[in-house]
Amino acid sequence: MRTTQRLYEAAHPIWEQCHDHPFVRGIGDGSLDLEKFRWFLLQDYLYLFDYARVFAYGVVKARDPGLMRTFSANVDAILGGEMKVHRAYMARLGITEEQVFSVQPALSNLSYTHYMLSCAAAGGPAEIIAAILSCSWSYAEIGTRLAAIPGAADHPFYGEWIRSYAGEDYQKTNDALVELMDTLAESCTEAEYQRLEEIFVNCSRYELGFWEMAWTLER
Ligand SMILES: Cc1ncc(CO)c(N)n1
Repeated sequence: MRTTQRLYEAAHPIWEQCHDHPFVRGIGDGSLDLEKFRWFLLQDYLYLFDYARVFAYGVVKARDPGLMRTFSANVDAILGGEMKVHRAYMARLGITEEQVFSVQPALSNLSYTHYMLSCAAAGGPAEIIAAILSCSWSYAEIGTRLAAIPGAADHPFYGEWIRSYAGEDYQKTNDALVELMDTLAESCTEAEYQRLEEIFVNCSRYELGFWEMAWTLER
């Protein structure tokens, strides 16, 4: 079985809870309270800086120049690509970048990013991709599932969010990360695999916690 298939199955029950979460459902049916989305957006913007830093660890740790370029391209894709969608929503909601930086990260957010950063600091490229993958992959799956709901991707406010994660650019970037995980784990021992699974499942738990943080407006 492919490594990523094993990882997927290990995290599957948690991912289903993410799909069923009222915040995610609310984006899908357009009923999500704007205040909750606003809080999510602020927290997620802060989150993405650290998420980019996790990839930056990969730039530092990669020994292979091709892999180094891949990590670097992902840093760029987050800072210049994914965050562009956030900045567009911030503009619609009248939020400046300065205002975001005056917001304190919720503990569920801070704990998540610091867990990823510590995995990246202690590990190598495989651990770094394991820490990144549940974020990237679960959003790719959420985007695809939400886009399949009739009318959801055309929603005047939440449609843009759905279209960006369901869109070809995001999906392709995620597919490449899934493939990279399989490549990096090709020759790992069972004990090394178990460490990757531990990271992947823990990050999935943090993902669920992030939706809950936004839903409850956790400060
Ligand atoms: C919390 C979180 N997880 C994953 C993604 C996808 O990159 C995101 N933007 N935010």
